[in-house]
Amino acid sequence: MLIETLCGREAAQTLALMRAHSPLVHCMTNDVVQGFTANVLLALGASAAMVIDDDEAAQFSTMAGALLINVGTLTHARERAMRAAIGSAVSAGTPWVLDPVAVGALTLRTAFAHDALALRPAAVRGNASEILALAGASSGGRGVDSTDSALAALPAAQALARRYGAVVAVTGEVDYLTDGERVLSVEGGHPVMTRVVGTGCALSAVAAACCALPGDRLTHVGAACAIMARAGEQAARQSRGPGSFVPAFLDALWSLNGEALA
Ligand SMILES: Nc1ncnc2c1ncn2[C@@H]1O[C@H](COP(=O)(O)OP(=O)(O)O)[C@@H](O)[C@H]1O
Ligand SMILES: Cc1ncsc1CCOP(=O)(O)O
Ligand SMILES: [Mg+2]
Repeated sequence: MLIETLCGREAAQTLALMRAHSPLVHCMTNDVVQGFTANVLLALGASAAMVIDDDEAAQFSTMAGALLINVGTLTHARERAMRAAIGSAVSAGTPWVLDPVAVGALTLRTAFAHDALALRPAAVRGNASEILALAGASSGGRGVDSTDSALAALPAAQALARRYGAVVAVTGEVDYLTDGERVLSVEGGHPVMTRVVGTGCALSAVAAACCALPGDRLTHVGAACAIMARAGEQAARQSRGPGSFVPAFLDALWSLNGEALA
């Protein structure tokens, strides 16, 4: 299997498009990461709005550039609102992205994520255990954390991508992305990113923003991974641990340039 490395110049082009287009992302995400997710999108030049009522969510997903569905703190009521939002996003042609947080052993989110796949997300982004569970190849990780390597989940990502026509990103020490045919890898980042809550969720929001941009979706979602990885490295150098990492990370996203990505 040929695994291509995402070219830094392409990631820089995606970042420039992000700042030029400033996509508005309708985030239906979990309670833990709302503020961090909005701040990550804002630091990159995109915008976020967290609209969660059933009726408003169905309205808003037609107006936004992209919709993020993250099942991290799913409830029956939220599931109804998410179904409504995805339904109108699909009718309006708004791309939507699925983050299958902790899918596997838990029944409500696992059944919902499987149903939602049939509604053809533009992209799916999860850690290795989540992607394996979504593909029916394992029963999930340890809560929201992965117990598998991203490379081990690549065949599952490819199967999902082919079956549902989505770009699938499986993240970890190395991130792998596939549209079912091509495979890209993105290296970098820093282990402290697993010690701060919400880096994966925020990456899924950035992937959603990227799906709103014109151009090749696989490259754009790969660029989302590269942008987060480069900012993570920079922030890790400038911070002393998880507490100081978060502000340093937002600053690094804000000041990230094409040179750093290349
Ligand atoms: N060991 C690691 N080294 C470097 N970067 C990592 C590592 N593990 C995860 N990352 C990065 O952290 C971010 C979140 O990924 P991940 O931890 O897989 O998602 P989640 O938070 O959903 O479990 C991604 O940008 C990923 O590349
Ligand atoms: C801790 C936690 N619990 C439910 S959702 C959530 C956040 C998970 O964030 P991430 O997947 O980015 O680590
Ligand atoms: Mg996650």
